[in-house]
Amino acid sequence: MARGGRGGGRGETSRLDESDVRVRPGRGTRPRSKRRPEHADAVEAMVIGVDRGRWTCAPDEDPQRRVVAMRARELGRTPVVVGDRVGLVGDVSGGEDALARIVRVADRVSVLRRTADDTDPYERVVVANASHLVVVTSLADPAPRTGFVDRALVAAYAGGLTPVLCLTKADLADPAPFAAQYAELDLPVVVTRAGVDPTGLREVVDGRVTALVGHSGVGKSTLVNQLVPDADRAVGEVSGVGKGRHTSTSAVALALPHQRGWVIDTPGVRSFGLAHIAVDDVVAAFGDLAEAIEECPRGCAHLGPPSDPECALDAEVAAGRLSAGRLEALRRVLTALRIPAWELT
Ligand SMILES: Nc1nc2c(ncn2[C@@H]2O[C@H](COP(=O)(O)OP(=O)(O)OP(=O)(O)O)[C@@H](O)[C@H]2O)c(=O)[nH]1
Ligand SMILES: [Zn+2]
Repeated sequence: MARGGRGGGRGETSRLDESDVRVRPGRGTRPRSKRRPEHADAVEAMVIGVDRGRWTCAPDEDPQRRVVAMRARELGRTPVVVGDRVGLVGDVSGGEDALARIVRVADRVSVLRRTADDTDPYERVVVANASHLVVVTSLADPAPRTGFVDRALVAAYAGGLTPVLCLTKADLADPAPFAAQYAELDLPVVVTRAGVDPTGLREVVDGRVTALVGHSGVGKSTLVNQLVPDADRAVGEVSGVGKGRHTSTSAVALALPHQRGWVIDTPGVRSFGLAHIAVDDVVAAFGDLAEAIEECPRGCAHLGPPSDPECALDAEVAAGRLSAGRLEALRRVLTALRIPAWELT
């Protein structure tokens, strides 16, 4: 089945989101409210945790405060996920039994989707509005997997997030060979090792909303604990809304010290929904190549010969405008769109 291609058009991105919240990948514009502000007095807030019909929100004017909310009927079926910018009315005091109502959700500037699982046939947006996606991979124990990284990169590029590769456990193996595979993609790479402060990662997350993904055992929790003092307590507060249950499968936003942004941990995200991603949306994330593929034949998957013999990206290499190594790296990532998730995860 042809995925993406020109017929699959970039304009479909918004329709493919399961909500009617419009998505404009890659644009850094301020989220605009989708609905006319009937509730002019609504408190602006960010969703930081979701648990069984209750959304924990951090109001902009006091991000330390926690307001638990339910969704207002008028929202219809609009999904509300961690990172969403919302308007709250009702009891926004944040008191023990206080319950506010979410009356609007702003347009999203980015979306991270996860793949459907056995109990849930739909792809879901798990994180909204993160500017960066840190893909955490250990260099050893467990061994790094290009398949996982490539799929995460595709999900980031298509969803409007800037990917960053974080290679952990550099005390166990040399990061250079694995990092070399991604060098041509201009992908920022940070390396961490046991017993050393993750300075590079601190710089990445500073002042931003950053999502972290990674397989079990790669050291993601170790990093989250270094970035967010008291992370365990914060996770418990946010994900155990009302009943004190610790939910280990949903995303939670954790405040960085001194109001220097948020990291969103995604314990349940092990694979990414790529099924509906248009290949051109991924290529478009590489600014220098978006124009070149205008010359490709309709339906070109940009993989080159033999499947796409007329791909214009080969002409770019021939003309000296694109390095062969960069094209090869891009094509390896694009190939992730053709491999089903279950073969990799
Ligand atoms: N050698 C070495 N071990 C590390 C490093 N970072 C984490 N570990 C160890 O790797 C194991 C897994 O680390 P976690 O931080 O729990 O990994 P995780 O990715 O959060 O895994 P889950 O909690 O299963 O999702 C633990 O035993 C850590 O002590 C590192 O830089 N070097
Ligand atoms: Zn092409």
